[in-house]
Amino acid sequence: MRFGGNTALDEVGLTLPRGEWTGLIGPNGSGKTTMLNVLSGIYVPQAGRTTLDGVGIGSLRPGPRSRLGVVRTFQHPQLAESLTMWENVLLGVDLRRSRDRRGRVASAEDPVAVARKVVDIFGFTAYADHVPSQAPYGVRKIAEIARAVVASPKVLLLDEPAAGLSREERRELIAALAVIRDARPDMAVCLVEHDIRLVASVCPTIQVLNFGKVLASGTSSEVLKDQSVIEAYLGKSAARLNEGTTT
Ligand SMILES: Nc1ncnc2c1ncn2[C@@H]1O[C@H](COP(=O)(O)OP(=O)(O)OP(=O)(O)O)[C@@H](O)[C@H]1O
Repeated sequence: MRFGGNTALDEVGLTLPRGEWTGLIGPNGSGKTTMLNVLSGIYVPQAGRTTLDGVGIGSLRPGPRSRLGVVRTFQHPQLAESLTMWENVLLGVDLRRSRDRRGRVASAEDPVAVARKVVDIFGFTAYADHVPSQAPYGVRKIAEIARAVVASPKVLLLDEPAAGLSREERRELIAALAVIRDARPDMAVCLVEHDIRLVASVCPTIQVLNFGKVLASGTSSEVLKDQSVIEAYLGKSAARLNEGTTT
């Protein structure tokens, strides 16, 4: 993926296996958001292939991709400002229903009931009837993640979900993501995040980008101890981090 003379992604391969949570980390400007934009169809790369279940989806725009099950969140939450938080979450239900209709499958579970549960898991029931502008930033971010989850994606792309969250909100986010991970064993997730503790706690595998290239990939414990990753990105926080890494 090039922008003029700047190659933002250079021969980067990323596989997101069904049921696996993959952390995508790296310094500012290393190409993480660009990768999510390519996967979700916002950017069209000059070369390369994007496939879902082995079928090329590179020519599809973001809308059709989301209806196939590739759903994302943004660094800054993109909610419909005139709808309440609950109505925003229901947009995820609509997306799920349109997928169920395309696949001609009858959902075993009522998607609205699932949405209620997800709102409860993410803990913003108190703001459900508020419009986004009446809710704290952290709640808006979490509501966007909830909306994506209730769409029941095959592939969920999360762009810096913890950025702008308080320490307490981060703790709640990690707990909610762990619940979702157990409840959706088939979902592939790509988590872009600078909070490495969060990444290590929910992602068994990590890929590291640096200057638009893959610097390292493997299990979280391998990658977080990798000397090139420590030098390029983790720095002094690596020692503290590795003390707490169990994966
Ligand atoms: N629309 C764009 N036009 C021009 N250059 C862009 C565009 N989007 C990204 N880039 C460039 O691509 C490179 C990668 O940017 P990207 O936002 O993907 O990095 P990142 O790893 O997500 O960084 P951060 O951690 O700060 O969010 C940077 O050099 C950036 O300036």
